[in-house]
Amino acid sequence: MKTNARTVALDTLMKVINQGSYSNISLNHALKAAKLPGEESRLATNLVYGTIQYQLYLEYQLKDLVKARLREPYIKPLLLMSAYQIFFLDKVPNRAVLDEANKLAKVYGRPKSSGYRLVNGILHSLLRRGEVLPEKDAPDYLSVKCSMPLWLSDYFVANWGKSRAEKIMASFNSKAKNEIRISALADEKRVVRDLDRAHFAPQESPLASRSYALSRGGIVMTDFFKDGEVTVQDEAASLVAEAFDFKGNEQALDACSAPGGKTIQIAEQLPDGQVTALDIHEKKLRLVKENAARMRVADRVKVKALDARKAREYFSGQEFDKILIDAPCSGLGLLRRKPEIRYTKTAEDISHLAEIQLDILNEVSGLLKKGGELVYSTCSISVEENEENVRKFLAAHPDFALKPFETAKISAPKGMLKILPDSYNSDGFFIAKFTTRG
Ligand SMILES: C[S@@+](CC[C@H](N)C(=O)[O-])C[C@H]1O[C@@H](n2cnc3c(N)ncnc32)[C@H](O)[C@@H]1O
Repeated sequence: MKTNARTVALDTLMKVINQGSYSNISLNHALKAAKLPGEESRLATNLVYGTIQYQLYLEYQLKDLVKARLREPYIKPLLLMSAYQIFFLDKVPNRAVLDEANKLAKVYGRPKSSGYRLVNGILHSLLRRGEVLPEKDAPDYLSVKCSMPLWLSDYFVANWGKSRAEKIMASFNSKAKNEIRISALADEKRVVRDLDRAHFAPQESPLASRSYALSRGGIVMTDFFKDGEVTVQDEAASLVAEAFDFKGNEQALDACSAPGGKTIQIAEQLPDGQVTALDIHEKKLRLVKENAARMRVADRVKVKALDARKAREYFSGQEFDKILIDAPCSGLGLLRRKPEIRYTKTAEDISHLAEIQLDILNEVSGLLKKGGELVYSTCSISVEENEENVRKFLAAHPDFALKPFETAKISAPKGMLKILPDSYNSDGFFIAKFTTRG
């Protein structure tokens, strides 16, 4: 069988579902090796992300129909991928889903295996029976409908009420935008015009400056990206650096910097300053350097491998005018781009990460000059990692206060901003800005 969208998707899903590999890394490897044409590559991506996003829902659809143990490793991923197409891909006729599943089962099955009959039988039964859901008032109704583990759907409901929680979860199940940011060193109007000519149809972000949604992927293969005119960054992530008021000559610290998206953005604002980029993982700093070089700001970026919780052992005192702590977090705002997070993260992970974040905040804040600006951000929408940490930090540091901020398109009059994914169809993000009192 020739390599195609479905073989690439099935290979990737087998790795993610059976071996716990990361979907984005496995899919990128498989797509690179397969060199599929654009449409096939988009279908493979849709099959992988859609199947993982809806895995819990799809397992619920299949559970009463799977009577035997699924011994061969391809069967479960193939059933899920086929069920995803049946329920969510209107453009693929059910007949084609069955035919393709049959072909794949014959290729991926062991010699003389009758697995393809099992797959065929289950998918026929699924088509006959259709969708099943728990009763509307059952505790797991939203969990199954939105394909979120019960603890997580309960968490969203507890924080935002049933109706908003359902919107948030639906938004996490929608397709992520192809979002880019145009470098502050490039001529925005000219780049937008050229992107348009190259059929990327850029749509301006309602949230962040110089951010645009493109109508198709593939920007990283172009000269726009290679020459550092654009970088790939979600609009909510782009907003973080906009919370600072830069003069251009400051010393900045990016305490958790890799792979460097926000380091670069800060460096773009500092023609006469410098940004020191820390990360606990020395290896990841290579990415910061590469990205800084590609985006033409290498001379404004200095990297240092360091655990930010020990920052004061390395730096002598209040050295920095601007500090960013884009903390390691649960990634609860990124469920759209990293769909498997919902099944792997736990409530305990959130509490544990919140403690690390607070330790970093407590330590690194000691490096801020009087009157300087400290921005704390996470790509999580949990309360513990965000508002709760802000409250604990302020209680322990009466010399700090939240500082209202205004970006080109958004204002945060109380100094805190939480972007929920359904508001702008972006990633979920939290931003808090502090300064010292007096
Ligand atoms: C959310 S990511 C940062 C993303 C980055 N700011 C960007 O915009 O590209 C968090 C980073 O913090 C790093 N990290 C985790 N624990 C750390 C610690 N104790 N000190 C410094 N960096 C840490 C991780 O390795 C990871 O690269």
